[in-house]
Amino acid sequence: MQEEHIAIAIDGPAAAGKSTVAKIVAEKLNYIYVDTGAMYRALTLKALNDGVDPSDEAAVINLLLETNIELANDSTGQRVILDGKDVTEEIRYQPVSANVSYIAKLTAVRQEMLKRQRELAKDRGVVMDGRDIGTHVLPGAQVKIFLVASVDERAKRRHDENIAKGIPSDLDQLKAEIEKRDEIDTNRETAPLVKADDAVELDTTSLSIHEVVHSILQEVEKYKNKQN
Ligand SMILES: Nc1ncnc2c1ncn2[C@@H]1O[C@H](COP(=O)(O)OP(=O)(O)OP(=O)(O)O)[C@@H](O)[C@H]1O
Ligand SMILES: Nc1ccn([C@@H]2O[C@H](COP(=O)(O)O)[C@@H](O)[C@H]2O)c(=O)n1
Repeated sequence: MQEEHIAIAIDGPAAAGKSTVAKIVAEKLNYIYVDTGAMYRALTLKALNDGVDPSDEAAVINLLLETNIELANDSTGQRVILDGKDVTEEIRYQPVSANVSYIAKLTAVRQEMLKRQRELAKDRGVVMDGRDIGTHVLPGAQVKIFLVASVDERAKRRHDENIAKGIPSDLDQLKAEIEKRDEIDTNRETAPLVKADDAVELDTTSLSIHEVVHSILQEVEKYKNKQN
């Protein structure tokens, strides 16, 4: 019998570890990995480069409709290609992080992103991470995880990551930026950051990456065993 390919939705606040574990889980299951935050970040980068006001919904949706965003998986992880140019590193820079949640709260933008994200997930095993995957993008996902960690731990992890990459980093500024993004993402009208009723919440504050991956794979096993 052919093995069932399922959808795994991983949501949660900024820097909770979603993309790190989503990538590993996808690799282990031989599924595709989709980082939906990267799509909002790519659009934000383009808006900033083109001088488009992130709160001008008509201008931003027009921009998105003429924008091609590709997520390409390779041995280094996921590359983000914006209109043919690799912007994987650039979309992580501070100005993008500081503006992305303003763009992501625009209803028209979310509707278009949802369409594109569902298309990416169609007919295949997928691990998708973001803020509204279990609630809106893939409400029928067979496994839903809501990852959380204390804001101090999340800021510290991101700070350590920056230092390791040689990126200048200020812990207090990072914490404030993470809190601000969480606040906008949680309080927006359209598809806010919230745990789906049927998601399993994992607090990773004192868990290792390996332990988080293990817990998610256990949820996948539980789902598969229920089917047999
Ligand atoms: N359980 C963990 N223990 C320790 N460090 C972790 C853990 N999970 C993730 N990290 C580290 O925390 C940092 C942030 O993780 P990651 O980028 O995966 O978060 P994210 O939720 O995808 O963030 P964002 O929402 O900003 O895209 C990375 O440096 C990652 O290696
Ligand atoms: N499904 C999603 C994913 C992301 N966002 C917005 O993008 C921002 C950046 O996402 P990261 O995962 O790279 O941190 C995030 O803060 C949200 O504003 C979203 O709205 N929905």
